[in-house]
Amino acid sequence: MNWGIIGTGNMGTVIMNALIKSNAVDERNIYVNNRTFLKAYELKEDYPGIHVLQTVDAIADTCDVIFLCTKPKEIVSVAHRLNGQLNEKQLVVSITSSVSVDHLEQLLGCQTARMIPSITNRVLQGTTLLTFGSTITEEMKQMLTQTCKLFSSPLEINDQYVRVASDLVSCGPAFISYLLQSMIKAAQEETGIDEETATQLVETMMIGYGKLLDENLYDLNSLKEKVMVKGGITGEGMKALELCVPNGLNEVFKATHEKFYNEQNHADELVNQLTTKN
Ligand SMILES: NC(=O)C1=CN([C@@H]2O[C@H](COP(=O)(O)OP(=O)(O)OC[C@H]3O[C@@H](n4cnc5c(N)ncnc54)[C@H](O)[C@@H]3O)[C@@H](O)[C@H]2O)C=CC1
Ligand SMILES: O=C(O)[C@@H]1CCC=N1
Repeated sequence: MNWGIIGTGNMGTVIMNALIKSNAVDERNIYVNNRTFLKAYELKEDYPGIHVLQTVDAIADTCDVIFLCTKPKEIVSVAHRLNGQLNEKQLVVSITSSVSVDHLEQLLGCQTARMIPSITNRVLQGTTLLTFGSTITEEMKQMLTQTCKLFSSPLEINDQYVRVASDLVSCGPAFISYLLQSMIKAAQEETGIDEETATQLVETMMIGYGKLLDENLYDLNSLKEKVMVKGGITGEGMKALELCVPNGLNEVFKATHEKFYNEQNHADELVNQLTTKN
């Protein structure tokens, strides 16, 4: 089976790495294409077996499964470009929340899915969020799910919750980085500790934190309770934290959803334009 990746930016590269590193796919069965050819070609330094194709048409000719890993607007135009070149045995996968399987089905006569990845898939961890189109075969569904299982915990997600789930799974690492950087900055401001030391302390703490969860020693709540000795110092810090954090976080989800609805409307309009022209 041949696997195609159109767009070898951050996420295209993460997906390629995850497929190879997890032994889900042999690198000789991976075909990539990028608008800037050289950027895709550079990936051969690490993975000499992959094939770099000059056009998306060549990807359509060669691949059984094709991941569309460009920005949302370009996902729609690349899908439109592939129209007429794919058959019902092939699968095209959107990796972004705002381009749905319905959008792909309006543009393409092949099987469709959406698989929202996370940067955590790079280390064969984290979740992938799956949604399947109406014409996908049971066999293809199983194949994609089993493949995702090799580098993540796949979860089939209802459209209603796809954005909030992406916020947690895919935006999460960026949000957590920001929160930790804010913690480092506050520590510096309040005590004068140098940034390098504070950063090192936070990073090693996070690695250990992930391992505690990974080894199922604690869940979020029991971990918090375990550290917060009754009447102790953590509790005092926690009281201050409880005053400044909670409400602000609601705004995060309001903001991502507003942007999501805009992007989704934009994708609707673009798909309508492209399909009524034909
Ligand atoms: N960055 C992340 O953590 C996540 C990103 N996503 C989604 O992944 C998609 C890609 O995001 P990034 O990888 O961060 O963006 P990026 O900008 O790093 O990569 C996009 C790549 O697509 C290429 N490209 C653009 N138009 C093209 C075309 N017509 N043909 C071939 N290649 C083309 C660009 O040259 C670039 O290399 C977005 O839709 C984003 O919403 C989803 C989950 C997580
Ligand atoms: O839905 C999306 O496409 C964005 C990218 C990172 C998380 N969500």
